[in-house]
Amino acid sequence: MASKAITSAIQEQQMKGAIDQAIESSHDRSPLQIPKPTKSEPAAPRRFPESACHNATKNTSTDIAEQRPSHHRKCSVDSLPACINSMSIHSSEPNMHSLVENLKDSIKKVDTREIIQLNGHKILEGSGDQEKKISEQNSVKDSSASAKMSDGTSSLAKTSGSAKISGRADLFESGKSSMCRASTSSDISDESSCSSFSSSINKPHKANDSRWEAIQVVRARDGVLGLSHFRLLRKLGCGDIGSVYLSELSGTKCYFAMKVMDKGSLASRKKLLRAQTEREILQTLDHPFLPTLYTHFETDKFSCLVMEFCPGGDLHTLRQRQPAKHFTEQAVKFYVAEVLLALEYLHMLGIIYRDLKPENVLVREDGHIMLSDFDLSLRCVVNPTVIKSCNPDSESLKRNNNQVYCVQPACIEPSCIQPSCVVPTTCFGPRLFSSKSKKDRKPKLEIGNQVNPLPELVAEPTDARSMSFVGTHEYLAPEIIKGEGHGSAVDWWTFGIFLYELLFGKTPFKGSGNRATLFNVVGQPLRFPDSPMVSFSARDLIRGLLVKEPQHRLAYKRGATEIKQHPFFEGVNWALIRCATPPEIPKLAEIERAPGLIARTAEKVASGIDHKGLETYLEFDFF
Ligand SMILES: Nc1ncnc2c1ncn2[C@@H]1O[C@H](COP(=O)(O)OP(=O)(O)OP(=O)(O)O)[C@@H](O)[C@H]1O
Repeated sequence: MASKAITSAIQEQQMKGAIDQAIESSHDRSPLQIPKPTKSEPAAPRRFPESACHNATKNTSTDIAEQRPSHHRKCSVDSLPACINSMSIHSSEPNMHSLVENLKDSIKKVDTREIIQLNGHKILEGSGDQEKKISEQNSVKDSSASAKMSDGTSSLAKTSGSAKISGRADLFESGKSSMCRASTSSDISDESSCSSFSSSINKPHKANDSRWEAIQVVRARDGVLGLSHFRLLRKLGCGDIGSVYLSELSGTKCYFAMKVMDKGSLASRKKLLRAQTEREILQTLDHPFLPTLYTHFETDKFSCLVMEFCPGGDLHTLRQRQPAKHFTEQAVKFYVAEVLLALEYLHMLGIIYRDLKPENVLVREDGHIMLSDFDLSLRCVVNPTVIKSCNPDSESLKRNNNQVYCVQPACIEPSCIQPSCVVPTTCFGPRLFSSKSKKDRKPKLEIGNQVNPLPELVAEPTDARSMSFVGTHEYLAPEIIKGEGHGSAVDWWTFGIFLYELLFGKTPFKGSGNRATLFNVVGQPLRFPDSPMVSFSARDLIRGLLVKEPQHRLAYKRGATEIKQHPFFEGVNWALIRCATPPEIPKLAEIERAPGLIARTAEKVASGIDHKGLETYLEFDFF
């Protein structure tokens, strides 16, 4: 008891400096914004200015059962990042070689202009007063491999000055042009002119996508896509850096979610880099549970991202509609399994998501999920490594266990996905959750992957380190709050909170205010409510994930693979989960709902292809 009290007193003391100045946001789910540390104050608790959190516009979506405006507030601070991965291919399997190469290609597309290396230091140059030179002594000591990363919150670097650009960064010069950034004089910078983004060839999940084809038809006809090609039907919501509209590619009945960001507003609020980070990450993604960015273009005033529209709303809203405001365990299993695959893929690309919460998990037309919102993500470069681990006891796995993570590329390999295009989801429904009785089940090692044992891939940014104070209070990992530096394990902590919230209808450490919440996250033990009744395996998984010390947390060593093998997911067919029957499929009426004022306004403007008029409308809409 005494030692517990002492520990708690020490903890409290350590936290005081940090939390005393943490933002007491008026909204409980507000992401935080804390100044990044300077070189002279590397990992000490930081001082958090009260004014640091930006009040963003509230969601205007009409179908939100219980408004949580806080999730539309996004605050973040630049970080101290470092990412080291010493990876190589251990497998002789040609398929896996090419998979790894594909992944590496994808990784290259993450623009690393921002990454400058200088004698073991990485310099992330942000905008204005946020420029920092950051030491990464702690993280480089274990590895000789070069690794480059950027924090989503301070991603743009200058390529001049005294710093050297790493050799690898040269590779990104081509990527730079492939980003196809709008010239300031041009009105529109459609991706159609970008080789890396001009077809679905690099994005196999876009094959057979009618929206993609519709866009290509317009491109072939008009050259480039712009605002005038779209009818804005209604506002779906508002984030910190822009508003999202349901829009139709005129005359095609193809619907998209268009995120419109006011460039002037982004610049004045120093959010240009966040917007750029989000766009660059979106351009890189090609995964069934992550957004497809169909195109982006710019006008004088606006930067527009055209993404897949999710008519099912977000999981927070959907949870509010459930009896007792929580999902059934079966439904939770489905949603968190899909989120897990999305996180696994992101980690393979060297992207630490950092903002998992139900509000950011959208429900697509087919009831499957789509993880959205990447402007707080942290990017680094990883080199995925196949370790050929059909046999989990393999020597190579043992050898690499301490340095790398293993992930199964279940949803990455296109061949794993293809059947869904031709087979109705219900055909695979029963295979998602095994119906076998306990005694029929095979021993654990054999059911780890029921389809065929898949080779395991090493691709976890284990050594990435950031000092950013980003996230949402209730979802913040203890190491973020304590300012100890954090890596990919924060995504596994938030995964635990997410699982808890979906099951119990609330988060585990929520206090009376944000300050209390932060103290609880760091100092309070995990407790489960008496009701609803939740299985032992679910609680066990949560316990494993919500371990305060990241190095003892489940998935710290081997990433998503560790979580997939937990009994909670027993029977989940990871390779075919995309073909499973979702708990709920959104009604089509969502799309066809009376469009309202925006539709009329936009139609009036768009009917004359009055591009300037549409801009005027958006301008009016913004302020
Ligand atoms: N693809 C989409 N389909 C349907 N609705 C979407 C889509 N993307 C965003 N939305 C809606 O628009 C809202 C605003 O999204 P947006 O990503 O701009 O803000 P956010 O999630 O609050 O994050 P941020 O503040 O970082 O911008 C979301 O809360 C969601 O309701």
